[in-house]
Amino acid sequence: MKIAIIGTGNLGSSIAKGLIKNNTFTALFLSDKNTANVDAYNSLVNVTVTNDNLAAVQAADMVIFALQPKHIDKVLESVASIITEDQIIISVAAGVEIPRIEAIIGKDKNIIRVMPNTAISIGKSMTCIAPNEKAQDKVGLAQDVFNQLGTSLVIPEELIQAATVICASGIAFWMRLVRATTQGAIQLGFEAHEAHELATQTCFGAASLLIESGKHPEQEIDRVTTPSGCTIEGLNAMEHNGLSSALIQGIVASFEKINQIKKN
Ligand SMILES: NC(=O)C1=CN([C@@H]2O[C@H](COP(=O)(O)OP(=O)(O)OC[C@H]3O[C@@H](n4cnc5c(N)ncnc54)[C@H](O)[C@@H]3O)[C@@H](O)[C@H]2O)C=CC1
Ligand SMILES: O=C(O)[C@@H]1CCC=N1
Repeated sequence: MKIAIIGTGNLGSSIAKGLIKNNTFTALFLSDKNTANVDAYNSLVNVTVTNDNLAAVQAADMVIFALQPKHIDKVLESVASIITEDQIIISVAAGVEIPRIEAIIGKDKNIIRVMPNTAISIGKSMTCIAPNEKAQDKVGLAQDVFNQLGTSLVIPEELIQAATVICASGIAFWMRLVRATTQGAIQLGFEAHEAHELATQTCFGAASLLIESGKHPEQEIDRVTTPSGCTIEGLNAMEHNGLSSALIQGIVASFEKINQIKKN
């Protein structure tokens, strides 16, 4: 598969890095007006770094538009005339719905909204995928690509906004929880680098336990909370201070914001 990425900022360059790490293409075209993030890849076999969006789109079977919502319409307009009915057009732009893309490039094009996260750079993205009517039979091809870069789930388009909050913004939410844990560990006497290792490895262990056992978090919590012990003391103090409530309110605030972006 020949893949082009238009926009190689934070997410586009993360996708490029993941694709290169997995060698998930026959040719890769990376186009941006500022290619600084990906210039180093230009020396790789089968990778072309360019400022020419049109050339990149024309050369690819799958084109991933990784542009901010405020820029994507203009770029789509500039390449619309050369997009073919066989190409797979992917947008990762948050809040930009399929009808808005169809209005620019046509309903007769294969359009797939994909919502990965920056862990795609290390092949660990949770990626949600929603196709338009025309692209129903291309979803498998998109999953083939994104399953090599983590895990994917096909969902209805109306859930993509929610998936953006949970999976894409979610990376930032989990990072903040890790940072808070690190701050606590330093206060208890660990050096910063030790605190970081303790926090990240414990976070990794907790996620791995749930993934491998398929259990509900509360079942694993029950195995940790010794009666009258320190864990339940800590958990209850966190809940009295609104831990679960703060997370849920943050998720809902993020969702309300993305629905505003959608309307702009
Ligand atoms: N950063 C993240 O973790 C995630 C971002 N997204 C979505 O992905 C999209 C991109 O986000 P980021 O990578 O964070 O933004 P960014 O601002 O880092 O990257 C956008 C890139 O587009 C380039 N660009 C702008 N106009 C262009 C043009 N005319 N031709 C070629 N390139 C052009 C910019 O130079 C920039 O490198 C956004 O729509 C965002 O909502 C979705 C999921 C996660
Ligand atoms: O913050 C944002 O709007 C984008 C979408 C999800 C991650 N970054």
